[in-house]
Amino acid sequence: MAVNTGAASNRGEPLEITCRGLGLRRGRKRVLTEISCAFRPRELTAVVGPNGAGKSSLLQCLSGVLSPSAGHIELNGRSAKGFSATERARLGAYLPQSETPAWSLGAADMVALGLLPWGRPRDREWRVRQALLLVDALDFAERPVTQLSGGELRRVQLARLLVGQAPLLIADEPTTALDIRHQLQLMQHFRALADGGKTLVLALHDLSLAARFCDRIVLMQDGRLLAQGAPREVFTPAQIGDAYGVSSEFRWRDGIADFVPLDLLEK
Ligand SMILES: Nc1ncnc2c1ncn2[C@@H]1O[C@H](COP(=O)(O)OP(=O)(O)OP(=O)(O)O)[C@@H](O)[C@H]1O
Repeated sequence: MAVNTGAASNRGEPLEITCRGLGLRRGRKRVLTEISCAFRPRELTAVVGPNGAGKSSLLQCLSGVLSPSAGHIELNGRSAKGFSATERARLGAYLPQSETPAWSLGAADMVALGLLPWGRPRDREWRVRQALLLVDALDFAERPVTQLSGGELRRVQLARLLVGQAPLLIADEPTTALDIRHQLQLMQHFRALADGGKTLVLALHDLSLAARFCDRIVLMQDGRLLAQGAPREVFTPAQIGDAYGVSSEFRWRDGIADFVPLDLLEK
């Protein structure tokens, strides 16, 4: 499938992103080893695993923030190296795990930064407003981001992720800092975006949310893929035990998953 990188024409065009034998070194440490997996249109994938497993590093490679030291990434079958930074930004939007605002930008202006890869669209104000509405942040649209609570700031950053037209959305711990209502609202919106044809990759620590909303789980440990597949295939007590060192149970009720960590396992 050809990738069309024209600003208007990539609106809604499906995007598959594939990692082949990906490796990454950071300083002296090898943080990703032999990662091979694909993230497809209409799929909501959760990348999960313990602290330091390499989730953020993988997402940074997918978004183009970091260049892998081994293997390669393809966008609809074409090497990611062949795309300019602007082309990649139009194809994939990325929300980092955390960022502290360096200056007191207004919330709406921060959201508008998500439209920069498309220049200055005529409907910019309407788009920014819609994105703020999606995350319940219209009330503080004009406030400086330095004066928002942690969860309010996160919602503004999420609006910046959602405001553009990229077919691929990559979000690192998007639900962290959100209250339960806004977590649910956001995950429902991500689900709807995937159902509408987008490709979504989320790093998540909440395994109940991951199991309930995501089609696919990528379970990482020590920079490697421990398992990938549907939630019920990946979230077995044995695999959770191997990855996290805890015994656990998943309770499913009407499609809603409830993950219960039970006890620490001997390492
Ligand atoms: N800038 C860096 N320089 C060197 N090593 C790094 C750097 N950033 C991360 N690492 C190391 O890379 C490994 C993977 O880190 P990464 O942030 O990808 O993990 P993670 O799975 O996202 O963890 P968490 O759940 O804690 O956010 C860790 O061992 C970490 O110490």
